[in-house]
Amino acid sequence: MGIGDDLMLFEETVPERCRYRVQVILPVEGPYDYLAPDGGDEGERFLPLGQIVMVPVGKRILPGVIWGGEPDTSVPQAKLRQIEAITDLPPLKDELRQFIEWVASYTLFPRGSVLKMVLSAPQALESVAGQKLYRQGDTDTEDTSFRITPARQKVLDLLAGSGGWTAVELAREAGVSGSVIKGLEQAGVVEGYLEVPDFSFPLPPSGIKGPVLSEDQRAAADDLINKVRAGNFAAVVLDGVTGSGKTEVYFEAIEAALGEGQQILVLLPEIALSSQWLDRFEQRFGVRPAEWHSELTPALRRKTWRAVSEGKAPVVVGARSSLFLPYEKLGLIIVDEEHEASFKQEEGVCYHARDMAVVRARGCHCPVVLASATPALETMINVQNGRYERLVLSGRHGGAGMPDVELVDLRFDKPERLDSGQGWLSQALRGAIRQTLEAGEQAMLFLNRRGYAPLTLCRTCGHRLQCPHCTAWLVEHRRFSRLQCHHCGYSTRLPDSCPSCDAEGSLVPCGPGVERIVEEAKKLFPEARIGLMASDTMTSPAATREMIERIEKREVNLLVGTQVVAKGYHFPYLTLVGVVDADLGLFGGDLRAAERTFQLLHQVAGRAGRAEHKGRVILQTSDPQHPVMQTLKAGDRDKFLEIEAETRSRGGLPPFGRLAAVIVSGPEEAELDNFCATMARAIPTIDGARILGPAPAPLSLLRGKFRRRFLVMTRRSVAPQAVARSWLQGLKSPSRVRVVVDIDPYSFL
Ligand SMILES: Nc1ncnc2c1ncn2[C@@H]1O[C@H](COP(=O)(O)OP(=O)(O)OP(=O)(O)O)[C@@H](O)[C@H]1O
Ligand SMILES: [Zn+2]
Repeated sequence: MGIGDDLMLFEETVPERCRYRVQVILPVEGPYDYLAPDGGDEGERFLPLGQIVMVPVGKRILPGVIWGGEPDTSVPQAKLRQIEAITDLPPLKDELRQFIEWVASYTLFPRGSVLKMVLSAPQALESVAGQKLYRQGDTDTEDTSFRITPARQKVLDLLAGSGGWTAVELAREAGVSGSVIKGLEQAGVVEGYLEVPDFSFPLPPSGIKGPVLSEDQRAAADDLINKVRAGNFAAVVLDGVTGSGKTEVYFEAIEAALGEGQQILVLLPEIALSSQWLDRFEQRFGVRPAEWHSELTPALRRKTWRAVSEGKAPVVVGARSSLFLPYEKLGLIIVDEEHEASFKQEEGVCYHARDMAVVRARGCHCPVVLASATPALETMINVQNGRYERLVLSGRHGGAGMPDVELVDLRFDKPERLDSGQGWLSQALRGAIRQTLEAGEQAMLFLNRRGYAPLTLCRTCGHRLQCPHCTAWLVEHRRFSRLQCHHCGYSTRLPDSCPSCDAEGSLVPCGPGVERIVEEAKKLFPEARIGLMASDTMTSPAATREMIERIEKREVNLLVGTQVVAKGYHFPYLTLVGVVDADLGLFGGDLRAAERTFQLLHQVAGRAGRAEHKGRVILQTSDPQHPVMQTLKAGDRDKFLEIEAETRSRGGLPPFGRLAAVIVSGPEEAELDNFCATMARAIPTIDGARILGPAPAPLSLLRGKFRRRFLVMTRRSVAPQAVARSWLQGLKSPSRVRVVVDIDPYSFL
């Protein structure tokens, strides 16, 4: 009997158990109070802040984290539930808990939802059971009845060769039953032991040298290395034209951080498409980094999460979600292509990974590098006002020049019709492709539209084929003979007759997608070796890798692609880039339409002439006077940024003012509009803020839900969070209506 039990006899009360505040991974603000777990014989165990535990919530057992704050002691102990289990993981660090709180209060999402992004590998939370393996034991057994049979001898022979077998493997290889192994173990001649799996990624060997850097590359690298060693927060924009060696420069910073024993996070847009980057990393550092993205197997997710939390994953390369991993000692964050819109998450918690990377770096007291050839206007304004530093790489490495950019005015150089259908390539572009192929070089045609045709309409009645669940045309994918909705994934066979007027054979495709450009190119250049790259043809990292290899080996000499080809690829023989429709991104109500078009086209253009051969870029446009086209032609990025800054500052748009989008959706249009009217009546008057709406969203029907939008616009000095909070706080939406706040929205659909 312990002392505690003695006391109980006298007092006849249950001793007061320790109480803990536990933040669970539900969409709640939390935390909730729980009692310390039953300690058994060992007594109660003290649980530190950040400890990951399992707790009962309703009928479920969910992961949670010991959070700060005082438990509510007025609640009687009998009413509280117990912590169910304690995981064997290291506690979440203060830095990460503060980051979670910061993100929650900035995005207005509940803390539990943000925590859920951190505990995103449920497998990793299970305790690690070792695996039982067998090796040779003591050959002098004390068991006198023990005899070596032929079956037993086979097992012993195998183990004499090497240990480390599982029972199943051993029995199979020796051709014996499991009881033979058990008998040997009982006699002690075979020894069983537990092996805990090794959750770690290799540390790059030190001393592998990168290329000799040019003068300005060296200066930039040294600056970053000093910052890494100093171990202070700094936000640095690494600004250099495509092919200037930004990657080589930040590799040097990674090497320095490794030398300091720190972990490094590299955020890449669309990680699954970055096989070339991973190969390059391996060439430079001798090992592969840990990857983090949605396509990892559960086993690899578990291994990676554990390794990161134990400091055994030196370099992590990932999509935006890797920002929420529990690093043990994060010493450097790189955000490559920092201007990319795909860093903005719009499902679940809405956050911008680039901006949150800066916040996380501040919490970790480490530098964050934002690399881009076309930094976002937001980023450049942060440089101007001194919040970010800027390092510049002025020219392409090895003296390769920037490509010449020519504009083709589609109103005058109209693409000719081919024998069997429309054409999309102008005479000028056709001529340039021919020349390039004849010179033994490679050409690329860029069109940011998947599929064959973006719209199918009936020649007889004008009916357009639309998605039944969304405000969107169905896109024809001829390779699969199907029509697809690019918003909800709805897919159907191409009908033989018009669903509206029944006319047979009257449906015609309108406009081009990449598949249609491939068709035209095949007719024009029958001898060309054409390759197609779009997100739906690159279905796996392996498929991407294979295509990249075919291009590198020049098995492909005419590449047709969507924006997936724009990303970071380096093809030395690619000298011509043709943009089929340069105006495509300029339409729609997106405040960043011009900026995005500029960035994308600049990036695509940057694929041309990266080695010794001069590059040439042809932009087909119907609006050659547009500032985007003019500044691209002049190669004057800063001029573009200047014009763009002026336009936005006049409209009070970001980064000169701030925005929050409020999207209200529901299955019933009348109920939705009713609630939107209630919301509109509740709009408060706040100095420096305006709330516009409700307006039907451009995608007013999405996945069967109706959608309306409000827009909160504030002066720079007013936080849209506070405005949205004070407006929405008292409003209770009907159960089927959802209200989502998107701070700093990037999509206006
Ligand atoms: N100092 C150097 N010595 C040798 N090769 C170099 C050097 N700097 C850059 N390179 C090579 O030049 C090419 C372009 O460099 P890198 O990819 O680092 O540029 P980048 O600025 O990151 O390009 P992008 O913006 O297009 O991704 C690469 O093949 C790289 O290996
Ligand atoms: Zn749809």
